[in-house]
Amino acid sequence: MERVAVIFNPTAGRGKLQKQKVKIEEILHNQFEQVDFYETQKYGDSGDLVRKVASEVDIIIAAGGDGTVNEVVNALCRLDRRPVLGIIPGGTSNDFSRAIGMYQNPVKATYQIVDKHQQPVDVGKTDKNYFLNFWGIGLITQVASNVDSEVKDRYGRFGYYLRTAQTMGKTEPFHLQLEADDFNFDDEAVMLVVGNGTFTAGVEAFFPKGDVQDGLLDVLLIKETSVQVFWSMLQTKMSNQPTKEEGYIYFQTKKLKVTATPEQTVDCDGERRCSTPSEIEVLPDYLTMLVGEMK
Ligand SMILES: Nc1ncnc2c1ncn2[C@@H]1O[C@H](COP(=O)(O)OP(=O)(O)OP(=O)(O)O)[C@@H](O)[C@H]1O
Repeated sequence: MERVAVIFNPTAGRGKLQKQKVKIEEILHNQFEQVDFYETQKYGDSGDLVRKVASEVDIIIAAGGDGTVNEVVNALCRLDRRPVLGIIPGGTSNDFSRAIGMYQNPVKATYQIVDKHQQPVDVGKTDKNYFLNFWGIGLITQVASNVDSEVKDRYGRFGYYLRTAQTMGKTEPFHLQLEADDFNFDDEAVMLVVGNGTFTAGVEAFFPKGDVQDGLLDVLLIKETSVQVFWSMLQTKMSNQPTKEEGYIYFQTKKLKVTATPEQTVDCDGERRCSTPSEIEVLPDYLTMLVGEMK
C-alpha cells in the first residue's frame, strides 16, 4: 500500500494552484490507496508537516513554488528514512521540477506523478541547508532581492532578467577564495553560482551541461560584469573541464570551500538566510524522486 502526503501551498502562483486542487485530489485518489492533503498557512509549515507525517507515509508531494519545495527538501534531507519526493509545480520558476522533466501545468504534472516513475537524484548541502537547484553569492543575490512581488506578479520569471540587466552595472566586486577538488581561486569576483539542478529562475542558461544524477556540482564564477561576458558565457558550450574565458570560469567539483571579503549573503534556492564562509558538497543519489521525462 502506498501512503501519500501532499504538502499544499494554497497561495502558490498567486492562488492558481488552489484552483486546480479538486482535480489534483481526484487524480491522486484514483491511483494511491491513501492520500492526505495538508495545507500550509505560513512559512515554516511545510517543514513542520514533513517532520510530523514522514514516518507514516511512502511518498511526500510538495505542491507549490520553489519556496515550498525548499522547505520540504530541508526537512526531508535531515531524516534517516526519507519518503520518495514528488513535485507538483505551482509557483513562478519551479526550477527543480523542470530539471526532473515535470510538466509545468499542475494537473499534467499530477498525471506524471501517478505514473510512479522513480529516480535517485543528487542534493546539494551547505553548512546549514540543503538545496536542489543552486547556491549563490554576489550578483545573483542582488538580482533576487531586487525582484519585488510587483515585478514577479507582472512579469513572472522575466522579472528576473529585467532586474539582472538593471543590476549588472551596479555590482561591487568582492574578494573570493575558493578551494575545490582540482581548482583553487584567489581574486576579485562579482558572482559565484554553484548548481546541482540545471535551471535557475526558470531558464537553463547557467549550467547547460548540468546533470542532477552526475554526483557533481557545477560551478560558475564571474569575475566582472559586462553584457559581453554574459553573452559569451551563454554562447559557449561548457565542457566538463575547467573553462576559463575572459570574465568567467566554469568547472565541476564534489565539494567546495568558499571565503569572501567582505562577507556575502548567500542565496540558497531562493532563500537568503545565511552568509559566507561556506562549505558546499554534493550528496549523490540522496533523494528518490517521482520524475517526468528526464534528459
Ligand atoms: N497559506 C499561506 N499563506 C501565505 N504564505 C504561505 C502560505 N503557505 C506557505 N506560504 C509561504 O509562501 C512562500 C512562497 O511560496 P512558494 O514559493 O511555494 O510559492 P510562490 O511564491 O508562488 O512561488 P515562487 O517562489 O516560485 O514564485 C513560502 O515561503 C511558503 O512558506
